[in-house]
Amino acid sequence: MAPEIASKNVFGSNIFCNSQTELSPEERTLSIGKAHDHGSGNVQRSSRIFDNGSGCLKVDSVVSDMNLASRKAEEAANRRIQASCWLQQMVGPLELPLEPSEEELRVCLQNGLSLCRLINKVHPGAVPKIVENFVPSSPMEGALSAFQYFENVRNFLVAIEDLKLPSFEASDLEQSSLLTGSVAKVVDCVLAIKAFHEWKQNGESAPWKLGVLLRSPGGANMCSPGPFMNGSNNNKPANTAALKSVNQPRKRWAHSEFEYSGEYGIHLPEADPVSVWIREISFKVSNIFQMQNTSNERHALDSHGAKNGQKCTSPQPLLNLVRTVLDNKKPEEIPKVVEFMLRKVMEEFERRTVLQGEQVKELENILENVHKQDEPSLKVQGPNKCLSLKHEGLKVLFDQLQQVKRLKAASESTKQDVLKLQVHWKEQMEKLERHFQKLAASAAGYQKVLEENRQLYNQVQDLKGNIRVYCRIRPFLNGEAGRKGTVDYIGENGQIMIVNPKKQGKDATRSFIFNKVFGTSASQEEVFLDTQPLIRSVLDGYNVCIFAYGQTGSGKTYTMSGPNSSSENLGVNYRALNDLFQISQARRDVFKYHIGVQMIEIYNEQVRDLLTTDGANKKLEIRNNSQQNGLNVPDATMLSVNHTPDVLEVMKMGYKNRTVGSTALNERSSRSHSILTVHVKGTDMSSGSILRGCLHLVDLAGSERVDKSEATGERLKEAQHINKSLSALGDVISALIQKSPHIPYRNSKLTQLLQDALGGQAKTLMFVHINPDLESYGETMSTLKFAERVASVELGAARSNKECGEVRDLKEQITSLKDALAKKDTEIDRLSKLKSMKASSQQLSCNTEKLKTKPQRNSGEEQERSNETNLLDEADIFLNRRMDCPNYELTEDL
Ligand SMILES: Nc1ncnc2c1ncn2[C@@H]1O[C@H](COP(=O)(O)OP(=O)(O)OP(=O)(O)O)[C@@H](O)[C@H]1O
Repeated sequence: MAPEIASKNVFGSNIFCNSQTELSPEERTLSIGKAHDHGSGNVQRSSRIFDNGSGCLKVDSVVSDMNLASRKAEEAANRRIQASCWLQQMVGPLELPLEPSEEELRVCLQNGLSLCRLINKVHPGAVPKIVENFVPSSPMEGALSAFQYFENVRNFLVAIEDLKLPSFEASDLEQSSLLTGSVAKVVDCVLAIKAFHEWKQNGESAPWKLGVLLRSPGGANMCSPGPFMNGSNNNKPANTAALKSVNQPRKRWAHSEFEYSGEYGIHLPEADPVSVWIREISFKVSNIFQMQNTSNERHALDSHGAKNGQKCTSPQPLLNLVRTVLDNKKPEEIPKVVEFMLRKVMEEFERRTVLQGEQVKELENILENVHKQDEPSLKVQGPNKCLSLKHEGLKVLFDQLQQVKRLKAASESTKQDVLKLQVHWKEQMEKLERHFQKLAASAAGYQKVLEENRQLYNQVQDLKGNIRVYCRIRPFLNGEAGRKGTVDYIGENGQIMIVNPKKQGKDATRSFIFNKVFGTSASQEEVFLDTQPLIRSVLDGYNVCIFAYGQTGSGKTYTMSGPNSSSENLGVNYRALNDLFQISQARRDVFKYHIGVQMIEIYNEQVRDLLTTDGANKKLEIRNNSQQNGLNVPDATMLSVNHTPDVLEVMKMGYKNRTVGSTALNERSSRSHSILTVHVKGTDMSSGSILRGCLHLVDLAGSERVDKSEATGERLKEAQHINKSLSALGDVISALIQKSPHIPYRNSKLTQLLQDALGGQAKTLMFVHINPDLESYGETMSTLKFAERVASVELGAARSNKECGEVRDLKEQITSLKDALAKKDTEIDRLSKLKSMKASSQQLSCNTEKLKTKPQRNSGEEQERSNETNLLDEADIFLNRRMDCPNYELTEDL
């Protein structure tokens, strides 16, 4: 047997703690043991509560004092009858027996309908809306109806509270209620309404005192005070003040008979020892709940939600309390104690539920606001610090979630953008690739076409003839009006007829044919038009030479340079270079051209640099161009030009330095040959190959006869040099025409200089100028004869393009006949040679025979003669054999 430990509780009562209950030291201190003596002296109750491990409370009590119980039951039954009767009077029959049991009354009132009707009858409008009865047809509807009943009961209780009448708990009407006598509170409530109704019917004259009014009109106490009702106004519990000070009641009844005893709204009768005892419990429970609440709130800071709060709630102190309370209680007191406790638990549960509901609602509102504003409100309304902190934590979490969401969305959108870009780039790259392929194909095609063009173009130029001769007739100048001219006729096919008025008949006219003849009215542009195709050849790597020939004052400088720099009067030089730049510019994607210019003159068989101020003193050598970068006058100044104006400047400088003098034929006659040479170096950008071409633009000195120019002294010397170089030019051209193996280039500086432009692949164009004046007839004839020589062969080729079909056929026949004749001549030559050889052979045979018939003088001589005979025989046989075979090339064998 474990020893009982006795101590004093807070009320001075002995505390007995049985060691068999296995309480902790803390529990032991809370255990209350109390010996009760209720006047009967025979009541000794010992009650123990312990946890059996399954969570169920076992109450082991000894029940005694049956008399007290029956008296109480009787009182309760009386009150039920009274309440039931009055209720039915007020709201109509309720199918209740005359003496309803607690259960019958509970079932009848369970749906709250009768109670709501009652209170509305007593105080109209107290319950604004009553949920009427209906029969549930399904479990769902059953649940609904239960909920609606609860609504009625709750509305009723609210109305009761508003009227400040004694209330009860909704759970008092529940079927599963374990609290014996819980309906008594309902009965008390109904009777209180009854008293209130009677007070109202009496005109509300007297002050509302429930205790008084609850008594029967005959002075009998019809409504004996229940366990929670204050039956006396005088007997207050000793510890009421202490309870008040601790629990700080929120409101106080105005009625003298009732005290509102704390925040849980318990109405306690003061004189009843049980009530006193319950007050003690209330005080302790309140403390414990208060402690629990504080603890829950603190724990809620660490974890979220009401769930954690519940987790933090340890049932142990409460269980200990229950054990302490029930220990040593009388059996009849137990139900009330249990009822009280359960009620407290339910109240606390409801309170927490409401609190949690509010918290959840508030959180939902916050989340909704946050969702709307995209930023959670930092100002959480409400006094609850825990809630505020929860909100802050939630806000941080929410912020992070939002950030993560935003980041995720941004990352997703970026990913999509990148993917789109990738697709776009891929498409673009493919497009570019296709484009490049096309371009490469086009470039290759273009190169090919360009090459073909170049070849075709140059073939056409070749067909036209490598040396072309154009004749230009100068118009009569001012002051020459009325003079007789020599030009009788100009044909479209390059024919020009010169007439000598001093002669008659057939000898009076002479006709010449050139590639083209420009009349006196031909413009500078027209003249250049036929020159233009040659310029392209320079850029294709050909050498081109354009020179002007003619007597002094016939218009050579006019054609080559132009009389002035007005655009329509610009000469071939300027136009040729202009074209050169334009074509090189058009080809810039394929070729890179570098263009340089030299300008020299040949004066008295000396080469002088015209692009330097001291050119007169500087004598230049002409060299083989293969030695010095393709330049045949490497020491002459070379100026790089990029635009046509550059060339104009260069030419201006050159002509300024040119040697001129006055002759009888021209006031300012060119006394030298001037040569403007344009060197073109083109680099093929695709292959890297280099083309070199050069364009000689030659303005020759006047070709007049020395006697005619009346030159003497220096002028005579100049004229002689000029004539010598021009005749050397004629000789070179003649040799070229005859395809002579030796071309006399070195006979003059002029031909030496123009060597690369007169032979090989060079294309040459000669402008022959004539003065139409009759006075110049002789010069004109000599000039045209020279030009005819130059153009003879090439003109033939050129003319064949212009000839009609018959002439061409005849010419072809003549050519074939000529060929046949040439063959015959060769054959005749061969036969005559053979004939002479045969005659020689016969002569040789006769001589041999003679030698054979002569007498032999000695053996040695005979031997010698025999050898000779053998040789002669062999020769004879050989010759005879050759005669039989005429195609044998005898001469070579011999
Ligand atoms: N086609 C033409 N139309 C108009 N005037 C011309 C033409 N050709 C030449 N002349 C004029 O005839 C004159 C002589 O011309 P230019 O000086 O060009 O002759 P040239 O052959 O160069 O003489 P030189 O050999 O003495 O230098 C100039 O006044 C020139 O303007």
